[in-house]
Amino acid sequence: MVDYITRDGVALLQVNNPPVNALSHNVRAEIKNGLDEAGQDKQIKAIVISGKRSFIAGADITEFKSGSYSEWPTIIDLCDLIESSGKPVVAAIKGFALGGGHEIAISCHYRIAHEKSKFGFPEVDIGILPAAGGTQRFPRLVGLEAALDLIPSGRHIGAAQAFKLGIVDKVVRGDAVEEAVKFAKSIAGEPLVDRRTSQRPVMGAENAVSLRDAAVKLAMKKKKGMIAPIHCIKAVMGSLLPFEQGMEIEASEGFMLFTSGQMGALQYAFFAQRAAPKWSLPCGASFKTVKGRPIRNAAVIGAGTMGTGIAMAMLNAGIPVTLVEQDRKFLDKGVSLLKLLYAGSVSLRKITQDQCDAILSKLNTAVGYKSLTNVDLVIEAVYENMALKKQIFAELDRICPPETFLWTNTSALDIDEIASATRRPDKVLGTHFFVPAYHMKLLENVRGKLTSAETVASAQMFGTRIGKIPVVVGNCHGFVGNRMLHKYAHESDFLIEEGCWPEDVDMVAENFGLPLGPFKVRDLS
Ligand SMILES: C/C=C(\C)C(=O)SCCNC(=O)CCNC(=O)[C@H](O)C(C)(C)COP(=O)(O)OP(=O)(O)OC[C@H]1O[C@@H](n2cnc3c(N)ncnc32)[C@H](O)[C@@H]1OP(=O)(O)O
Repeated sequence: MVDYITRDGVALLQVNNPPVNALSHNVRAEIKNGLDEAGQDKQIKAIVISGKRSFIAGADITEFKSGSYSEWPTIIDLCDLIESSGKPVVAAIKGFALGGGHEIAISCHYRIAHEKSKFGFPEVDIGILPAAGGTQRFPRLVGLEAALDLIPSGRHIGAAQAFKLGIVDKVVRGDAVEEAVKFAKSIAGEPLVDRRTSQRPVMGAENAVSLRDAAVKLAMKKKKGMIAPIHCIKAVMGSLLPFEQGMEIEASEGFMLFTSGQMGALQYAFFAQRAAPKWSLPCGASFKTVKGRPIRNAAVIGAGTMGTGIAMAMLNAGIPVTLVEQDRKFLDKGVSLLKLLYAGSVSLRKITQDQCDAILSKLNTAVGYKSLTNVDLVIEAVYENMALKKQIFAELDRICPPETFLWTNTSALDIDEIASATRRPDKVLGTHFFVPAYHMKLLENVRGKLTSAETVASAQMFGTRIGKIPVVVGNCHGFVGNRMLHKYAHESDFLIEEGCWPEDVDMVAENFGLPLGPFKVRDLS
């Protein structure tokens, strides 16, 4: 789990715990053993900590439930051991240094990072805080303002920004481990006193109150309904006290989160999101046995809200799309909407004008279906009318090559009945996107009675490629998402009957953490 390699007076501790080098109990124990061995060996003058493929993605999240997260040596113990080492410890970072991995890195005396490496404290998104001294060491390294930005937001940053903020000492293009070993040799024997992060003062302390108030305001806007960001901010503010007292504040703020229902729910969601794309069918086929066909180009039928949203999701992933309508007027309206949305992204600086132009160069338009003779996939996204959908599918079946997938965006209609209008029911599947389709992560891939495993595999692969969390569901009225939403919508309607205003209901739902209240969602549909 941790390889111990010696190189010309340098001990290299290389973490090898796939898939992400999480700091499971065994890994922590072996890092500690390595540090002890290197400390005792008179030949060793410096230590490098690295990861085999990537650095370290943090604590092993499964251990929060099992309890072994707090077994000795904890990540706190390791950070203290590293920082207090009499021999210099250098972190060689490639890939991810996240959460506890980031905390280990900032406890080292020096950090050498590959230019593509990523840094962050994603704990907030799993309902906790960087509880291994991260809320205390990080502000001492980068200042209060940057710590109050990065810890409550959970945002990842790249190596260039990490260098600017003072997180890393050197960014390299080549092998970060080789560079770190070379560097470690060069600084062996130098004094370490100003390299111990916990001993530094916090920059920006004079503006503490205004920085804290701004951070709280931003967290309440960006992470509505979440309790962790506020506890993160309180813990970071504790860094203005002496280190040991700050650590106590971190522990007490952390305790409230570690015992909260939100932590359990967010960590459940973390693993559920990763489990969802892994499908299996009653016949035994699964993501392990059946490969999907990649989608090289696609067409979307219908240029309304759903059709344009789906087209955008594909264009954003670099898939060339033909947007199809029966009437030039509707097509032009859809294209204008799409261009307006991209112009909005440019003005919000989410993409550059050049990126916008490159994306839009992959958009084609057509009136009628005649040109669809060379597409891998058609997604029909007209309004919910069975007769119309069947008519469209019969026509597509005549025009498109036999291997073209024909998928329907529907929130409730019977996939088998739609498939019956074609001679290729094995290639028909329901894709239930949620509004706005270019943004919402969930994609229900609805399997009909005759949908083939290859079609399911392709739809799941396609969903992941366009940045969705694809879930295979069965063909029944409302599938899974709308069955749940149905109850929620009913309760919202009852509240209106009882005298509440729609905006009040929306406000309560949004304060709870939903991005949009139920009535705003309906306004969009
Ligand atoms: C106190 C708290 C402290 C000190 C902490 O450190 S809390 C943990 C902080 N770190 C994180 O929250 C990182 C979580 N992981 C990720 O963000 C991503 O996995 C990644 C960016 C590191 C890599 O992304 P990607 O390549 O897309 O891979 P997956 O997300 O699909 O993950 C692959 C499998 O690894 C499992 N995983 C990931 N991180 C952890 C973890 N920290 N602990 C345990 N397991 C982890 C993930 O569930 C996937 O498992 P499978 O689905 O393949 O079984």
